[in-house]
Amino acid sequence: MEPVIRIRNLSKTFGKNGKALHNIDLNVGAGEMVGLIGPSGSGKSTLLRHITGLVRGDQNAGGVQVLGQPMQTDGRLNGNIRQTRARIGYIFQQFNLVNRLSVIENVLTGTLGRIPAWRGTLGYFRDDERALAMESLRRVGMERFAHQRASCLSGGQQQRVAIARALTQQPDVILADEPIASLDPESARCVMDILSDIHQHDGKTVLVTLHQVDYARNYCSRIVALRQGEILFDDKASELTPVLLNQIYGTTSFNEESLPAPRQRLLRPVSGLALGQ
Ligand SMILES: Nc1ncnc2c1ncn2[C@@H]1O[C@H](COP(=O)(O)OP(=O)(O)OP(=O)(O)O)[C@@H](O)[C@H]1O
Repeated sequence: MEPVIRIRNLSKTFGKNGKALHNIDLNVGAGEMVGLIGPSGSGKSTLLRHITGLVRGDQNAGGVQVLGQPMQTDGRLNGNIRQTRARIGYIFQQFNLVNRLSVIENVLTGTLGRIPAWRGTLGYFRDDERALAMESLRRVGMERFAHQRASCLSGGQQQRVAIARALTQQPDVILADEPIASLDPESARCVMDILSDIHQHDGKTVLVTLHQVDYARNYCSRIVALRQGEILFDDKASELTPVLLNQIYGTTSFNEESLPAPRQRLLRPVSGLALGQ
């Protein structure tokens, strides 16, 4: 079966900063949840941005396909990239909500890739679109905040709204770029539980970059590790040993004690979580 994300021989050079990605080959299959880890500056965000075509790779240096559609080839973006982008939900570390809008208005912006531009400009959304936005908020436990301003929410709550916005987009693929990096541990677990629920129950393909190795091992069955723009590890989470982690991060701090076996997660329905904190 055609992979959902197919990256071939992708390289990226940023001027004086040098090569950020070196000959990356990566396939992500339908319904996988893959954790992308690696030290700061190893190229995780750059790789994610290439997948949606926010950044172009080097000339004559490979390409990216998503859902069977070319996003970019040899440093040129495909002309029809917008349609495929509409099928990719993107979750940012800093949430990227519009503070002056209400929560529900932010979530409704998830429909913009599918509705005529004039409706988006006038803020004219149909009842079924509003119902979908409310359902997405319910899914992340945020429906009772629908009419509050986004600026009134905590970081964890804002990230849940950002996930609801991505759900309203009805994407096939979710890319999450360090979605828990600025959250406290309880909010981080909550956000990862929601992503995991979307993956497990909706069968969405999820590629998530993470700084915290323990979250990656607990939530992702497959882990891809980058170091200096190259893939150093691509295997089951259970194969990621302290020795390998020390190589990936260039440290000696990982050992058996610091790396407990991935916990057996009992997936609870998201509505059953203490989400309203
Ligand atoms: N727009 C840019 N212009 C110049 N250099 C860049 C740009 N974006 C990224 N880089 C460089 O590319 C390399 C990879 O950066 P990237 O942000 O992808 O790493 P990362 O693994 O996501 O890091 P972190 O975990 O700290 O977010 C770094 O050396 C960075 O300085």
